[in-house]
Amino acid sequence: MAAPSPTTTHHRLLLPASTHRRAAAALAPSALRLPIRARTSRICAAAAAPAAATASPPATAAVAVEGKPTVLVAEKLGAAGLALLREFANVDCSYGLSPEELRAKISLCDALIVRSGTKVGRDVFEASGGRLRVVGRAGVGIDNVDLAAATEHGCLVVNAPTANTVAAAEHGIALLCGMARNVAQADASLKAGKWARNKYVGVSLVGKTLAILGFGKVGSEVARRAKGLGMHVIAHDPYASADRARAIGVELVSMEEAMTTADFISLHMPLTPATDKMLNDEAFAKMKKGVRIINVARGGVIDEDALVRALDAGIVAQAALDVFTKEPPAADSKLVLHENVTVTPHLGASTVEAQEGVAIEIAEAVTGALKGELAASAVNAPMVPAEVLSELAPFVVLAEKLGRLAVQLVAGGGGIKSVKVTYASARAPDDLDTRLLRAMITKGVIEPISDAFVNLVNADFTAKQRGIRISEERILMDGSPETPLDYIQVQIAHVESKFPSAISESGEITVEGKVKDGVPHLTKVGAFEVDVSMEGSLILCRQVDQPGMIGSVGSVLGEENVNVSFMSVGRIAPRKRAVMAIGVDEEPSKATLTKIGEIPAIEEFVFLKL
Ligand SMILES: NC(=O)c1ccc[n+]([C@@H]2O[C@H](COP(=O)([O-])OP(=O)(O)OC[C@H]3O[C@@H](n4cnc5c(N)ncnc54)[C@H](O)[C@@H]3O)[C@@H](O)[C@H]2O)c1
Ligand SMILES: O=C(O)[C@H](O)COP(=O)(O)O
Repeated sequence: MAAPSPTTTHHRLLLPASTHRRAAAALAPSALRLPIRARTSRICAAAAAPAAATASPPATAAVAVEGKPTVLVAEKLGAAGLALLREFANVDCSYGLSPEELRAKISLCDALIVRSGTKVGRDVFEASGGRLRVVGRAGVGIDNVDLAAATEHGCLVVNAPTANTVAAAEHGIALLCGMARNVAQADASLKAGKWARNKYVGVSLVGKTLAILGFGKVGSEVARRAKGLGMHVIAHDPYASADRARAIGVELVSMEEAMTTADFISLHMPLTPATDKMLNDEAFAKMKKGVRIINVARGGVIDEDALVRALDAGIVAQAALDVFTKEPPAADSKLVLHENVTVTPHLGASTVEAQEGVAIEIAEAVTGALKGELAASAVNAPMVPAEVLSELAPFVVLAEKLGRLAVQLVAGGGGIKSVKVTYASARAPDDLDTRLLRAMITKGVIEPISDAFVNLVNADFTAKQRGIRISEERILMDGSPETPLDYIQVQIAHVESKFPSAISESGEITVEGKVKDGVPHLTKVGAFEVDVSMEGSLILCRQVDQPGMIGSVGSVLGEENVNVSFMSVGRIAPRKRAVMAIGVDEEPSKATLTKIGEIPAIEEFVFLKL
């Protein structure tokens, strides 16, 4: 084996293209499953009947089935999605809850499903008392969910990112065409008994420049359709791929160019701190006089007062808006009532097809997450494809056990500031996804010393909150890259150990492990090489290496009927110091442990729960 060459990698949370949920379910380590707690809520049996868009909670109620998770559906969801949810969970459809009613109910729910009409703020996560494990957003935009609060509470947020794309794009095109030809205004005028053919002369689309801001799923579908209408389409999106744009025949341009050259501007970016009021006085001032704006993204991306000013000044000739900063907008909203503005009440995703699709997409994501699968549409957790998960499963168990073991070796358990994890692997650094391993080591380190519940969602947050820095290092080994990892080492620096032999020459508590035949093994403690399967509990003894030690300890344990599963001795040199690792199936009594400590050659010992 060549000398290992250390490489350091920094890991960010990334979303993969896909994941096979069923395989993941079978393999997801139980420690990562989202726990389902005791349930006592009452559920609405009438939920099956798809009622009016926002109905009051159905009148009929049935007692929730014990042992099943409870899913609160707070906004109307398609029947196929509800049917899927009911196969697995108690479903409580309570539409139109006030914030107080939502807070009152949420502590009885394992999952909550909303559309854009329900604000899921920090207050909701706090009121859940830790029971809420999943928030499903039946749609794309997650600006109504406080992601930071969800993450802090270990609550997974999933959305339905694809099922309403076409509906939103079609609505954008409907608004574009309707606005250009004054369809809404002309319709209202004719119904009011007028025949105003001269008043509603429109503008043509062919040959005009359409700037798309936000060239994601909806933006690119709008682009395709606008190309079909003969428009010249440009797009601004700092994160979009030029190749994808080129494939659709769209030129990616700067924000400046989009602002100054467009005849029509269609908005398709999410509402984030960076896009908040992106179209403001300054932006309108740059636009071509007579520009027309379409917004099916979020109201907040436009400074609505600035838009009214731009309309009044004639900079913006017309606007067609599906979304508003406050929904519903005030009845006397100048913007909504403006004669050059066409409005719809957030209907972008509202087609029969899209709503059925979204309902199924979110029901699958929520039930998958409640089953412990790593949902493909998770918004606040790293996603690991099923094949990677399958490969890593035994290493994930090893990682948690090493973290749990290392922290129990710290004298007093507290004061941990930094944990260093080293992954030794023959794989290239970018061919090994360590996010799961890192989360599980964090879980192993934090849970024994606190009452925190740590999962994949909140591992990084919880570590940071406790001032624990988890750093990762890669050692590139020679050998076959078929096995993802050769060993994992966990080190805790700047602490004292209750088992001083666990401190390596460089001064850190050090434990190392490998997976052998699918079973995690402890292979090193401090400088001592051992080999003990990490099941049950473990006794570590440091002794003078001499004959009869295994027998002495074994017989003390035997007297109390404690079954020894594994024994391994690691020594520096014959007849010098040795560390004996003893795996036990049962927890020995204090008296038995005291007897072990009294064996003359034993200099240190510690009992550890794995
Ligand atoms: N009106 C509706 O009913 C309706 C329906 C669906 C989606 N939406 C809204 O549309 C948004 C887009 O949906 P999507 O499915 O296309 O999402 P998406 O994530 O596929 O696309 C969003 C795009 O915006 C880009 N973006 C981010 N910041 C930007 C910035 N500062 N400037 C320009 N582009 C930026 C991203 O890079 C991404 O490509 C959603 O977030 C949602 O708010 C509304
Ligand atoms: O972000 C979305 O998916 C759309 O805005 C749709 O929202 P809705 O689910 O409230 O219709």
